[in-house]
Amino acid sequence: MTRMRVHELAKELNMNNKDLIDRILKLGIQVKNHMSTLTESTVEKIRQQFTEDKTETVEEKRIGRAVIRRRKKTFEEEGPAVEAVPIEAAMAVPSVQEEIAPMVPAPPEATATPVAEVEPTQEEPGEEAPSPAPVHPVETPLEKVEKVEAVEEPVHVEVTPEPSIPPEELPREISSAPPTEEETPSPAEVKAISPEPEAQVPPSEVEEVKREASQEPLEAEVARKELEEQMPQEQLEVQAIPTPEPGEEPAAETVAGEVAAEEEESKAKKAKKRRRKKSRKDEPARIIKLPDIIPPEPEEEPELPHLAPRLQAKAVTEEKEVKEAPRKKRVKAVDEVVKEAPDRKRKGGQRKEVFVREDLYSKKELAAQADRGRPKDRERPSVEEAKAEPAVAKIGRKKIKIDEAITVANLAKQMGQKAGEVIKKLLLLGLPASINQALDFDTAALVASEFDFEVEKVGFEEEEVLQTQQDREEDLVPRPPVITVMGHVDHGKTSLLDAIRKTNVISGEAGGITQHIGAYDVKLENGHVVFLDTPGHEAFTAMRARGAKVTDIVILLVAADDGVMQQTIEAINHAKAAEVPIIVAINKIDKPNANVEKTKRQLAEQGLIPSEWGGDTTMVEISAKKQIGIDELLEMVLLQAELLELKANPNKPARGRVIESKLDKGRGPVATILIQEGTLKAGDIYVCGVNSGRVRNMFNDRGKRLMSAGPSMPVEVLGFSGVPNAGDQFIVLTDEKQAKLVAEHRSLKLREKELTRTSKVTLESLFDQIREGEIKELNVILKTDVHGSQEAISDSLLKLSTPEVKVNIIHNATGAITETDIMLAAASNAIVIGFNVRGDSKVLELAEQENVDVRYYDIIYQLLSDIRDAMVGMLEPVFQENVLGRAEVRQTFQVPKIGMIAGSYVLDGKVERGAKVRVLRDQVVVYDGKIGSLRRFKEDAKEVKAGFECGIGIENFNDIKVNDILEVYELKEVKPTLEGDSDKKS
Ligand SMILES: Nc1nc2c(ncn2[C@@H]2O[C@H](COP(=O)(O)OP(=O)(O)OP(=O)(O)O)[C@@H](O)[C@H]2O)c(=O)[nH]1
Repeated sequence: MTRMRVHELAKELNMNNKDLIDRILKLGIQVKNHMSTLTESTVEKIRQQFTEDKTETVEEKRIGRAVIRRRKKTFEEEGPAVEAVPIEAAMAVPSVQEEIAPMVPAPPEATATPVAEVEPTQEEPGEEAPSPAPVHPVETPLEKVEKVEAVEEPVHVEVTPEPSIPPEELPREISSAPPTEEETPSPAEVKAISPEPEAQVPPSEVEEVKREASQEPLEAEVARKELEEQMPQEQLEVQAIPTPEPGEEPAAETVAGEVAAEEEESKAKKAKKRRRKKSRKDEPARIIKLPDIIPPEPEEEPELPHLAPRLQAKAVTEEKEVKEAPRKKRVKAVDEVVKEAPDRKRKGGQRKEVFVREDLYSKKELAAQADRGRPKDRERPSVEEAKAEPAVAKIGRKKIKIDEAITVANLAKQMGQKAGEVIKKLLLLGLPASINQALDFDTAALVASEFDFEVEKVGFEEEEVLQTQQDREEDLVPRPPVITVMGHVDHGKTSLLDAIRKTNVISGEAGGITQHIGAYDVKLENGHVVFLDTPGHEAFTAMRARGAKVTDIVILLVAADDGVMQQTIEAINHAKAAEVPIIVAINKIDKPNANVEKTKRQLAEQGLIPSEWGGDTTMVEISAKKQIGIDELLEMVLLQAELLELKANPNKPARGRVIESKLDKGRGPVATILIQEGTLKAGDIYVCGVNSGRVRNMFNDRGKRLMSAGPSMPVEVLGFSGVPNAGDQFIVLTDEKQAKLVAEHRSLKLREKELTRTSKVTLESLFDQIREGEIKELNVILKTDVHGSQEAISDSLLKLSTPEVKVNIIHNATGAITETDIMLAAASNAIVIGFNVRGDSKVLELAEQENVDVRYYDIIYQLLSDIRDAMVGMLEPVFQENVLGRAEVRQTFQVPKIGMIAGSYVLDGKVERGAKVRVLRDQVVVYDGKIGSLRRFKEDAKEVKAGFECGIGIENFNDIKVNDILEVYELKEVKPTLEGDSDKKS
């Protein structure tokens, strides 16, 4: 066995002594200096080690500005002889060198003495050096260190950038990719940070590696950011190279290729994880639609504080309806709601009004709703069943107050319904009605119940308020007779009244008669006589038509020179119809051509037989002009009054009738009242027609202010709320409120009545109503641009009024035509006149809908002309009779199944089949009808002219007798004209 010294081996290995000594020491072989001897085995070991080390290539790669990574070292030359290593040292610090030491042949000669001291224990010359330590096949302590470091650098791993391009393409400086096979840190490299600083890696290198470890993330971060800026995210992610994940065991001991492959694989997996994580992190947050969260049903209904109770109720109900599907039991929903409500109340502890559907909908609507969800074959609940349903609180159920009558429009308004709905309900009830038609209480109640309204009758019995006690006989005292003078025109009515006033006014009365109030109180020696200065029998009848029977005695004035005339006869008939006694005054007896006897005969022909002729009619011959017979006439009047026993009770509140009325510019509404019973006092409260008031002032016919007035006294009364109508009853009441109530009640009734009358008609049908004899009125709503034209047009329109047609301006204002105007016109059957004003499209639409005639004008003349024409259209058509001919009945024939046929001879004119015929028997019309058949020689003829014989059959008349005259005539309609036309023309 050859021994070698250290310097010899150094020389052999081409190293300096110091380096060799260091390496030998690293191999665990103790040498002291270059002179130490090495045994042959030690030398061999060192040589082998150095040979292996020669093959390692130390690669330094700069992977950062301050980071250098060394990968492998390769010893090119043979290492120096390995010194003997003490066993203890070898055992204590196992190393790679130690592991491979057994394989290193011992140097031929061991030199170092101290080593020699050790050597005998370690190896014997000629013997193979024993393996100092068992070689761990998988893991070495150094590997453990590396693993620990890897674990302890999670940040490094975590932040390792994932370049989207292959690392080899990246600049080295920014490549943070895990090292390739060559770059993969070897255990030796990791050793640099091992806990043994005395190892081969100097402290400076260790620091460098540490810096590398700490700086790499920064570098990687920079690189990552640069790459992200350069490349799309997807590409970045796809090309990302996996980096090792902490906790995973790197296969360091395996063959480099396998290790690298495994590392690649594991890194790929880890990168994939990170990619997922990163992609989650970098991706914009996606909006994920979560499943609908059904909130738990609240224990109580939410409050709806801002809703009106009705709406709130509806909302609650509707919500409930939604919850209560299916709707098979919809009808029961009402009850369910009601039943559940108390529970909820308890839960919430809150008070709440619960409106059920029944409160909000009509029964029919509820039923209709119920039907929708009910099978058709299922029978509806009967009325009894419906009634049997548990009663629910009718909260909010409204009451409407109805008088004796109410119009459809008013009813709808009170119920908050559309008029059309009410009309529809009426139709369903079989009661067709228009919007302005008045309904009686029962009908109104029926319809209102359809809308779930209760109806209350608020109308009071007027009679109860106005009732008066029957007068006792002892309370009655004689009262003056009330006289009406009638007669033909110009027969002397005015003259007679003047004569009576002049001759019978108690002399000395100041002023005499200064004021014409339509009635005269004439004081006679034997009493009073009241004369009514009425325009004629028309006014008399009109008064009577209003129920005003005020006249006790009629003085029929007949001019002796003129005799009985047409109006005389009419007056007689009117007086007879009124059952008023007549005193005849034959006037103008002073005239030379006066023929009293003839006049009496004519009167007798009219049924007024003079008393001197045995009749019961008092006839007085007078001359109003000459004041002849006036006293006698008045005496006869008083005598007649006595016979009539005219009495009244003066000791009670007054009652009377309006004789005439007017609106005085200075004094307001003024009326002449004829007191019929009781005594009227100043300050009395009264109701008169639709007006009420208090007697502010009272005057007699001479203009004298009165404090009281008894029965039959005509007085002029001031203090009316409005102008009353002639014939209105005047009733004094003790309570002003009652007076007003009665007036309002009457006003309402009058309005309803008028609306009822006019509601059925359009402008066309209005004419038919006029023909039926109703009062003719043309209601006008006048809208003008300025007040001046309003007055002018209004006055002109009123002047168009005639006895036939009265113009009634129901509304008169300035400004545009509004929808309200249209509705008023629709309710009152009025036409709307716009003078220089218009209505907008809505107004016109409504007018068309309501069939209201709206007329626009800008010339007053044109306006008046049109209205005049409209009024003419409203006049009754005048039919002029045109006699076609006359035939005399010469023979009669009874024809079976046809009736009596008159064999006639046409005297004059012609007889036409189908024409009107009047049967005259002794100049008396016995029948008025129509010719049903006309034959000549057994053949039907259309007409037969004078001089020919023919057979005439009269429809529905068989009582034809020989010598009857058949007057054949026709009626031709003449265009109506207004009364004033003829006067103006003449
Ligand atoms: N000779 C004479 N003339 C009389 C007499 N009474 C009236 N007249 C005249 O008859 C005319 C008509 O008399 P009125 O008193 O106006 O007759 P009236 O009925 O009031 O006439 P109307 O108001 O038009 O209805 C007048 O010219 C009177 O002068 C009379 O007794 N003798």
